[in-house]
Amino acid sequence: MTDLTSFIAGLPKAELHVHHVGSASPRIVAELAARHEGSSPVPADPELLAKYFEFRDFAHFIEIYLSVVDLVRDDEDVRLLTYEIGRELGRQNVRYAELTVTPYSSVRRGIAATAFCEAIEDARSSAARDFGVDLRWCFDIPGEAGLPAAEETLRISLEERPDGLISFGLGGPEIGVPRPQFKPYFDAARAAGLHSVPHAGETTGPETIWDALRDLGAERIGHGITAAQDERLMAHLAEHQIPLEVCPTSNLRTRAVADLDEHPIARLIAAGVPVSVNSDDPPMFGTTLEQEYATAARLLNLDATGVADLARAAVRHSFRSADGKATLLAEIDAYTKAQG
Ligand SMILES: O=c1[nH]cnc2c1ncn2[C@@H]1O[C@H](CO)[C@@H](O)[C@H]1O
Repeated sequence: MTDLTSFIAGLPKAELHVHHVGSASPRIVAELAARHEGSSPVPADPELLAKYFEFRDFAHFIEIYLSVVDLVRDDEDVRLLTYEIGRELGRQNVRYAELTVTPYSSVRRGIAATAFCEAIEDARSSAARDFGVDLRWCFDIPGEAGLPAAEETLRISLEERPDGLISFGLGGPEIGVPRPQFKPYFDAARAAGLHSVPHAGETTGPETIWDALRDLGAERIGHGITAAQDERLMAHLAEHQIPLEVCPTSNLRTRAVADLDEHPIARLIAAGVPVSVNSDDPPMFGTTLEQEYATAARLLNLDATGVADLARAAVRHSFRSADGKATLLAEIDAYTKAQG
């Protein structure tokens, strides 16, 4: 391993943009596929699965993503998936993660909302105990399912209100899914004390980010990389310190950017836009959070000090308590000091 690679591996980290089903490792996908033998197009073989996770475009990615969602059939599957995500995050020295979970997609497939929330909460307690990972939830609306999904996601958020729930989001395709229609649901979620973190500016232009800010009260933006096309928007994000959750390899693999060397992350940071680095759907994109840090280091020409600052930024942009942030920032300081 290179020095920087081993530095990144040991660095205490926080992850703010990583999806629940999108984090199902090939081993977990194989286990879920085996549980529901023969009734899914998702291959159990790791090599076939790697091929299956090659996407023609974003719409194709969503289609494949939903075929993996179909493998999560009961609360035992939910518990297994969530606990194993905790194991993988712990392996990478992720101490805190805000996991984007889409209860609507599982409830629609027959898992009762209460059982779903009990399963993720069980896994959250076990992951904290066994792996030292503090998991929190963002419940997101799968945008392609429209207002019925918004209604149900808000209902589950407010009525079930699992202890780990801290934010409310909007995922899925942006094309054909205008943000303003979801304003009433974000208003209600924010009024109930949930943070607003919709996706925007991943596969559509800066206007979607403006909509998310104006209509959804976005406190952070999922992806938001097309802000780089709008100087006024970048100045606004910088002035109001509204962070973008950037996921470089995701953007490459869903064809949101043609080439990593054209990724706008450097332009965004140069304009003063707060940025955290995240993995989004790591096994689907053949990456890990550690690899995303290494990619960001290459694109931003960072040394270990710069990489540690990426981790500090993620902690600062998180919705963790002030004490929780201070603890993790102190851990990062102690680690970087010990590395010399
Ligand atoms: O990069 C992404 N952009 C948008 N949605 C995503 C992404 N990764 C995973 N999802 C998930 O895709 C589902 C669509 O129904 C949603 O659950 C959303 O969370």
